[in-house]
Amino acid sequence: MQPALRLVRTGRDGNRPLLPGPAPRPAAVPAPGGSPHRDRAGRVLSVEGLSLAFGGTVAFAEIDLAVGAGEIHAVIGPNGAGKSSLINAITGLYAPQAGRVRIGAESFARVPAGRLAALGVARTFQNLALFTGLSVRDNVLAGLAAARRAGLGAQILGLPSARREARAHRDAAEAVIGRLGLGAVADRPAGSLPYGLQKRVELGRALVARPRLLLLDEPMAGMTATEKAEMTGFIRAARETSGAAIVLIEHDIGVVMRLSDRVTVLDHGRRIATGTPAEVQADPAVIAAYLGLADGDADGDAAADADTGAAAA
Ligand SMILES: Nc1ncnc2c1ncn2[C@@H]1O[C@H](COP(=O)(O)OP(=O)(O)OP(=O)(O)O)[C@@H](O)[C@H]1O
Repeated sequence: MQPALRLVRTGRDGNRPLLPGPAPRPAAVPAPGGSPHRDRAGRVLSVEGLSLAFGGTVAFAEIDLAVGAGEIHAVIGPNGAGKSSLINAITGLYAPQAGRVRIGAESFARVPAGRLAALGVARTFQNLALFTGLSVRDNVLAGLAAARRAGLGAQILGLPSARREARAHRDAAEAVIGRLGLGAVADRPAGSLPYGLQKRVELGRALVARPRLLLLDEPMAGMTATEKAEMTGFIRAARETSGAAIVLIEHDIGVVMRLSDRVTVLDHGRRIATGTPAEVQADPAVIAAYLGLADGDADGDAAADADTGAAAA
């Protein structure tokens, strides 16, 4: 007899229903043409056949992923599925053994981490990676360090070009600080802020360079429901104002379903589904992965439960 299917648990966030009903989402911002940050098909990011193993441990294998300008694309999957490793490979921290990563018009076997800013890529990390002793403002400004053109000599001498650049960077940082509602804490050390605000500062540091591709590794981990709702709004606003392509790793499936245009699901390092949130939540392989069943065990009952969004406790 088939076990009763219970669509609960999404990972480390506890007994949250896996498949909440779909919520209306704003349409993706259409891709303007002619930018060197997109390929001819309008994709900002293409991952083709990417594989990575650590010794005998497969982090992920033969992953394909394409993300267009203005698209929010969630990558989900149970713990250890390979999500963070994939982002780390896309940003050049890890060297994949096979496959290619195409960012805009350029294709790489290993993405040059030192060129990320020039490629229009910014990211946040699963664990906070702020300069805790520096102010919020200086942390956000740090997101522009790679964009600095004026040499050290020009900065020390206070040449006009260096002063102009410093002013432009300060203005950009202030604008982001304002948009993220961080004005009241801009002079405070980042490490003194509550966790949810620190995650917001990290988003600000990534946004200030106006990336074409933004990779967010669990931006809402450890947040309260209110903080998650605020962060959801900030991510959506970032997409709408910048048209950036956003790759989002998130364990809260409710957030994923509300925020994403498309979803890719990994399980044990393999891509088992890609589609709209509605398509993915009805996919028997996805349901089976979250239930810990083998693919072959997923039957019509699972699909039927997914269709109705049933979440039997
Ligand atoms: N630096 C590393 N050295 C060795 N193994 C690693 C390393 N990074 C990841 N792995 C392994 O690769 C696999 C995928 O891990 P990864 O952290 O990418 O999964 P994840 O889906 O992001 O998990 P989580 O949701 O728990 O963050 C796991 O088996 C993990 O132990």
